[in-house]
Amino acid sequence: MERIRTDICVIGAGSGGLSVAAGAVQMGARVVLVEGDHMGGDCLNTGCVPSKAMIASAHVAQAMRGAAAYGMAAVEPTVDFGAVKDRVADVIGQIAHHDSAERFEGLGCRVLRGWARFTSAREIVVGEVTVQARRFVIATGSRAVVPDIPGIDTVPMMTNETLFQSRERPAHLLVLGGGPIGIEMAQAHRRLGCAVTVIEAGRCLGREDAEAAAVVAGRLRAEGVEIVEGAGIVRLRAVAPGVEAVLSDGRTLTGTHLLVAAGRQAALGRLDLLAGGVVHDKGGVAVGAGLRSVSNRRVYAIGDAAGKGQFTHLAAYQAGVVIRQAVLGLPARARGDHIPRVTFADPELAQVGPTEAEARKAHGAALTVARADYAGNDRAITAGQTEGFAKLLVVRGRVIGATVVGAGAGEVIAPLALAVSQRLKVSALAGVVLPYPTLAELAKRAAGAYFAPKLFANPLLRRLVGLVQRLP
Ligand SMILES: Cc1cc2nc3c(=O)[nH]c(=O)nc-3n(C[C@H](O)[C@H](O)[C@H](O)COP(=O)(O)OP(=O)(O)OC[C@H]3O[C@@H](n4cnc5c(N)ncnc54)[C@H](O)[C@@H]3O)c2cc1C
Ligand SMILES: NC(=O)c1ccc[n+]([C@@H]2O[C@H](COP(=O)([O-])OP(=O)(O)OC[C@H]3O[C@@H](n4cnc5c(N)ncnc54)[C@H](O)[C@@H]3O)[C@@H](O)[C@H]2O)c1
Repeated sequence: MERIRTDICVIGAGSGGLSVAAGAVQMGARVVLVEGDHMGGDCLNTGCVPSKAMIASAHVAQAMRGAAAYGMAAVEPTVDFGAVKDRVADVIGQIAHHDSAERFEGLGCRVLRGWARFTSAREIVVGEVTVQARRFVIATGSRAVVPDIPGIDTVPMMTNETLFQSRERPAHLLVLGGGPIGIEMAQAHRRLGCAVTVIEAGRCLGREDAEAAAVVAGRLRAEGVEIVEGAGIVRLRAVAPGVEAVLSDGRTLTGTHLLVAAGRQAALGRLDLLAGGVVHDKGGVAVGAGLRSVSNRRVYAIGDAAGKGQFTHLAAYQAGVVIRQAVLGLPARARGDHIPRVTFADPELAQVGPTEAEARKAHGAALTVARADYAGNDRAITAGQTEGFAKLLVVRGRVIGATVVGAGAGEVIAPLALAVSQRLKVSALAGVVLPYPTLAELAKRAAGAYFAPKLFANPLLRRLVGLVQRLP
């Protein structure tokens, strides 16, 4: 049995763990990085990267169908589903070196391949190696929740862990869950020639601004995705040609394949957290504001395992918070109010800070909503993408949140995320000079809309202007 003593031991080489390891080792700490499966974690192998690669293929297919609006003959694409999946694998391959064991060993980390488990509050075991560390960082990510529906183990079922490997085109995909995974994958499959039905117990994209979510759901429906809301699947049965789903409202649906996208749970099962004295619940490791375990001060948790949200950029942000404390010995607290998120459907839906409904609850009459529509943005008009809006949430002259739904919303949200994170005044956004014609001007236009009533219907200002104009 080999014994290693180190400064920082990072468990999980995904978005969060890799960020901690790279930062800590380059600042001079001794780092051990442990990974039981593929380097790169969910994001690279079974999450963000393959899903966005598939969405890119779906986008091309849809552009071909819509070509007539741009002066070309519309074409119904012949989709080679296997080739689409080959491209997905190729895209993963192009990024994989960045997350590879070789790269991290080159940076100076000791990389252990195997599953880590705690044997005491200060020690883990990985295969034949024992690691004692001054600090541990749990970055083990999450797994798809498979709901306990009678019959689910008898039907051909996929999760994000199997979806991207399958080269067979589902003739009719049933999608269980209308969250970001369900909606992104439903649209991509529809555009790539599958019949698709989404079954959502609540409302699609239920965490998002209702008006914005309705724009996305409307587009999916217009493209032929069937969306059933307010009804869950209560029973499943294997039938020819695949799956029969009985819904809570009594309806029966059939499809050839089932994708389960019903939420995720922290992947803590292999860690023996009891032995490590690390308290956790269903959401993840119980941590304080500094992401430190409430029960074992040697341990931090970040990313999906920490249960504060499930985004790659959140995991990377949290990595910085841990590095400050565990590597530099400085105090740090993780904020949660400035983390943006994007659902990469077409149109995209981007959010930072609270939604309008959440802000209204928290701030009541102090909240002002200013908006700008894509239909009034010259770049959107030239591109023929005029559906959507940007909504700015302002309290006492400062931007506290924003929603953007429309083409490129994930890019348009960038200056708004800066405004929220820096607690900028609306005037800073209204005053910035942006290149014309860009979609980003929507953010500035919404900020301008906040001032418009104050400037253009202001009797005092009109009197002042009148006086100035009488000056010689
Ligand atoms: C289909 C899909 C699409 C997504 N799209 C986006 C997106 O567009 N944008 C976005 O921001 N987020 C997206 N996400 C979410 C994003 O992938 C996760 O939030 C992110 O990967 C979390 O990073 P992490 O470091 O917490 O975990 P992961 O990246 O999952 O890494 C955890 C690693 O820990 C390893 N591990 C687990 N237990 C052990 C153990 N005991 N010992 C050793 N190793 C262990 C795992 O094998 C894994 O490699 C998507 C997720 C899915 C499923
Ligand atoms: N673009 C992105 O950033 C992106 C993309 C994909 C995933 N993610 C991350 O991964 C997380 C997980 O995504 P997700 O879509 O799996 O989960 P989710 O929790 O966001 O959505 C799951 C949906 O499934 C529904 N549901 C659950 N059980 C059901 C049942 N039995 N019948 C019908 N509906 C049911 C829920 O009501 C919910 O709306 C996201 O919340 C997000 O943080 C991010």
